[in-house]
Amino acid sequence: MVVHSQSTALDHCSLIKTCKPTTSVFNGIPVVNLRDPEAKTLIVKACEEYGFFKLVNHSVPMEFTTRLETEALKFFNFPQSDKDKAGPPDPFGYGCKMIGSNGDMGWIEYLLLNANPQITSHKTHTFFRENPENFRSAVDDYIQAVKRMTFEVVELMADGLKIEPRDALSRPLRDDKSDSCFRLNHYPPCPAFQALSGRNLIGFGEHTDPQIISVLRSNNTSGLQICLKDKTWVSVPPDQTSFFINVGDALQVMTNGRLRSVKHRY
Ligand SMILES: C=C1C[C@]23C[C@@]1(O)CC[C@H]2[C@@]12CC[C@H](O)[C@@](C)(C(=O)O1)[C@H]2[C@@H]3C(=O)O
Ligand SMILES: O=C(O)CCC(=O)C(=O)O
Ligand SMILES: [Fe+2]
Repeated sequence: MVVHSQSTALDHCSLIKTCKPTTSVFNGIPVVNLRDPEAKTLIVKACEEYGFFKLVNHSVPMEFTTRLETEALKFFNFPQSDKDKAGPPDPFGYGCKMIGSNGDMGWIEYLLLNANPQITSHKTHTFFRENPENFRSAVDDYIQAVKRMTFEVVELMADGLKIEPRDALSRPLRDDKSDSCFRLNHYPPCPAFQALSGRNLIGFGEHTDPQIISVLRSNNTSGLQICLKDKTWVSVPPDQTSFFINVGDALQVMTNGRLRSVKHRY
């Protein structure tokens, strides 16, 4: 009986990819202090080599991040039928296991929303109408603070690359019509699978982000992996007080390939 119930759980995720739990922890992720006078040079160096770096001493109050995490967990703890009311994703809204429109599957549930109040999809609008006001204010405060920090990072990049004017790269982000988005990812634990197979489930399969830049923040759980230039996958040590910045495809193109859009997965 016990074996039967476990194998049913495995059948359920037969289309979800797995990986060996042997990826090595990488301690060489560049760390940039946003207040360091050398920040612009260090950011460019990190983005050329890895397309990825950890940002410390940033301006986003921890209180915003904690409040957002609390509200997000409340949402993900709702009964499935309630969460499904915010789906299926179009691409905005609540999604579970199916990621994007090309059939990718992962051990994940997520909420994708517009980050720009001027460009709000029907799904984002409905979501906020039907969910507690606390959630909306936590999301708004967080987005506002992270955007401000991101503009600064991208302008430092332009300085470091000697691109003029210094808002040449950040202008599309600052634009009132910017289509920037905000994503909450939740990776539910699945210890039974791990115990039975000896493998790790892939939450969000390997991809590059199509945007200019992505700002990641996670709790103290490891899982994020990046692909180095030599094609090896390494695990990023978590740090819940910092942000991880990754270069997206658009920024790689805007810099003629000088900055590297990093392949990553979770
Ligand atoms: C599997 C996928 C989901 C995604 C499109 C993609 O094919 C690869 C990139 C994914 C991503 C990551 C950043 C954003 O959250 C997103 C909306 C985007 O533009 O690219 C998602 C896409 C998605 O969830 O639809
Ligand atoms: O959840 C993460 O840390 C990574 C997710 C990711 O790559 C994405 O949302 O594009
Ligand atoms: Fe990504």
